[in-house]
Amino acid sequence: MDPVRVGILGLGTVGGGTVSLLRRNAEPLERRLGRSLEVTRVAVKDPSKPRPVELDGIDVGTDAESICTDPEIDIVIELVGGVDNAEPLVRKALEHGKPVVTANKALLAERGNELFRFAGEKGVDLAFEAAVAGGIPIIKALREGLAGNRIESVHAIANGTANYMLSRMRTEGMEFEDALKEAQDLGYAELDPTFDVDGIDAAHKLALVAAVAFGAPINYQALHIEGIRSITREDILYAGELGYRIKLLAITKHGPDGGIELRVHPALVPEDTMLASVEGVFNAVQVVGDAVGPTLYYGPGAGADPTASAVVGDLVDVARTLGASPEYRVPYLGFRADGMQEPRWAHVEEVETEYYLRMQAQDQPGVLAQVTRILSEEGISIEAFRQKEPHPGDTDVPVVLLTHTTKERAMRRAVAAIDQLDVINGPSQLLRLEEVDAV
Ligand SMILES: NC(=O)C1=CN([C@@H]2O[C@H](COP(=O)(O)OP(=O)(O)OC[C@H]3O[C@@H](n4cnc5c(N)ncnc54)[C@H](O)[C@@H]3O)[C@@H](O)[C@H]2O)C=CC1
Ligand SMILES: N[C@@H](CC=O)C(=O)O
Ligand code: NA
Repeated sequence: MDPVRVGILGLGTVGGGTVSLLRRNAEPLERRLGRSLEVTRVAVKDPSKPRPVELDGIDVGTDAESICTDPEIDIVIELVGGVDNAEPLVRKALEHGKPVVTANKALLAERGNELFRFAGEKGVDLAFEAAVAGGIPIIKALREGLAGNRIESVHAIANGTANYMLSRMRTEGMEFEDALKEAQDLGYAELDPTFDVDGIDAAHKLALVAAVAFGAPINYQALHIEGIRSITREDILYAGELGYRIKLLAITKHGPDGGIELRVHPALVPEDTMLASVEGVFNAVQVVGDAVGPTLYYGPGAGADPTASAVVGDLVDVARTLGASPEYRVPYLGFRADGMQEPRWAHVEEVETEYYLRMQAQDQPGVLAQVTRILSEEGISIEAFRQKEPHPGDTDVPVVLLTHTTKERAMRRAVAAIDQLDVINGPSQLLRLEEVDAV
């Protein structure tokens, strides 16, 4: 049979990894597919740039759009990144009846509803396994493997860069900026690393996961997002002393007031759970389904080879159904377009959980009494309390407490009042604790 002709847009970390992987595993890929997958064209920004990947036999140019319209190309892989940069290219390829494989979660989180609709109108595939949790086939698991379930909750470590940084800060005592630089050098970070550090990348991924888990339109605007910028080495240390690890979590689940929660934030996770032991660039996604119970998917969340693994997995799926009627393909988000339903997305103040609160308090009698009075006025009870050694030269002392389960609305009011006290040097650090089902 004729080879499947593939055009790749962008030859950075993931594009380079994809070309290499397709070459390296050409033989088993052909045995899986019954046809060879041949990269015939690649678009780059700078053709004079040396590339660590063999490109002989590939037409390398700078005109990405012409690949999207080329009748000699069967499938387009979009790996240029960005939203405004990538959208016209993806649209152009779909318009010309070419299925697209992409790793671009920013694009799909922001414009996915329109793009999937457009792809549906054109009757072509738009595949995105690499966009969520890198090499972990979590989209496939949710869309296909868990299709028999009502999904109850998803707790994910979905950003490799942030997890790598938190791991390095904990195990090496590394500074935030040094840990970020390492992650960037390893090719894990986004072009704009604030996306990784501020929780935006994890939020893009969670918007997609929630859509696939609940059969809902993608709703990035409904997300509550906090990043890891405020996490200090002391927070990591104190959390450890209390038996927890700090992880940047992406969470979607049914909330106590009936809405679906969608939130990304650092959280304390009990040290004896599997999620807590996920270190470095690894990601993990814990999914609870009503029939299956708790399940866990673990693997590398970023980097050239792992992400290429997901891109090529999609490529094989798409190549298998080239020319087939759309009725025979798995719907983009696992639910038919006419089966999607918008739920009520919960406000973060509806969250009920335990909290870690770190305050900087003046070292004088009566401080604890003032703090506990405010907490008790909000009906919040304390589970653990620790006064820490002051930093050399500091007049105030760090005070850390854990609460019992309470409503976020009450907790926020209490912290605002605590930070108004003369004896507290605010703002205090407030982090959520997340209990996750044992897997
Ligand atoms: N690096 C990683 O571990 C992962 C990245 N992703 C996603 O994969 C995509 C690509 O990421 P990376 O490879 O890391 O980025 P990168 O910055 O290493 O590569 C992107 C390449 O595209 C080129 N480019 C940009 N606009 C272009 C255009 N119009 N025509 C031709 N070339 C163009 C850039 O010059 C650059 O070489 C992004 O959407 C990213 O979010 C997804 C999962 C993991
Ligand atoms: N920058 C992202 C790359 C993969 O999606 C990450 O660090 O997870
Ligand atoms: Na994936």
